[in-house]
Amino acid sequence: MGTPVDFELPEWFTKEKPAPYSFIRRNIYLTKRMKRRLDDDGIFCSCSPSPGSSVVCNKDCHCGMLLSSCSSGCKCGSSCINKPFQNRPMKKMKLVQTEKCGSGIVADEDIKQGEFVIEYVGEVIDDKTCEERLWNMKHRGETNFYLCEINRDMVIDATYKGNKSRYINHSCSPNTEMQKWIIDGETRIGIFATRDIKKGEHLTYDYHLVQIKIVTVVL
Ligand SMILES: C[S@@+](CC[C@H](N)C(=O)[O-])C[C@H]1O[C@@H](n2cnc3c(N)ncnc32)[C@H](O)[C@@H]1O
Repeated sequence: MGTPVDFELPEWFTKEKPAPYSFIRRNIYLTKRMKRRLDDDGIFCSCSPSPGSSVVCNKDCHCGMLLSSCSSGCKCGSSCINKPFQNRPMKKMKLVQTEKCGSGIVADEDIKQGEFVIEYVGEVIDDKTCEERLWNMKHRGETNFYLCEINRDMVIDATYKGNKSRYINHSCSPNTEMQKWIIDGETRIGIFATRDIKKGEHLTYDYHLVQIKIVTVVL
């Protein structure tokens, strides 16, 4: 045995500060990217600019109804508003410490029902990697999980890389929801407001908890 050495745990560990992660704007694929060809989906709208209206592809756009972003195969042109991930900026939001759920997110501006709030981004991993990561996290005694399933073999993991969406907590009466959108053949997850949200309100969505056993606090 050598001489004992003094060491200090990093501040984020001792002071319940959020664990470090790298900020990313778009998903990073650690698994094979499943991109469908535009022709395969066959989701195109027949919207076209109408005189007197500055926007195209409002509520009756077929692509929007099918949670598919308009693509180059549509004829709607540059004033199309059915491109939530590409054209609409994410909402202003702030990271805060909550009393019982660790970190959380509050809106830093008013948000209207139906508006795009933020994209859930992270590393896209397959089921096997997800299982390995979960196993390691369990061994490290971690309690915060940042996983979101895209399909049976694809999970977005925002543990090490992500954006502020990773801090949005669970609630059974949430004010946002996750929606799976097809953007140019790629499945991406957006968080949208399910009601009007006032500046300062906590943002939450329903995790639909099935397998991950966590003690949830009623928000
Ligand atoms: C996506 S993270 C949300 C951010 C997290 N609170 C943090 O401090 O980084 C999900 C984790 O937050 C915690 N969490 C989220 N909502 C919760 C709730 N309603 N009650 C208790 N814990 C919650 C759980 O530990 C969960 O695994």
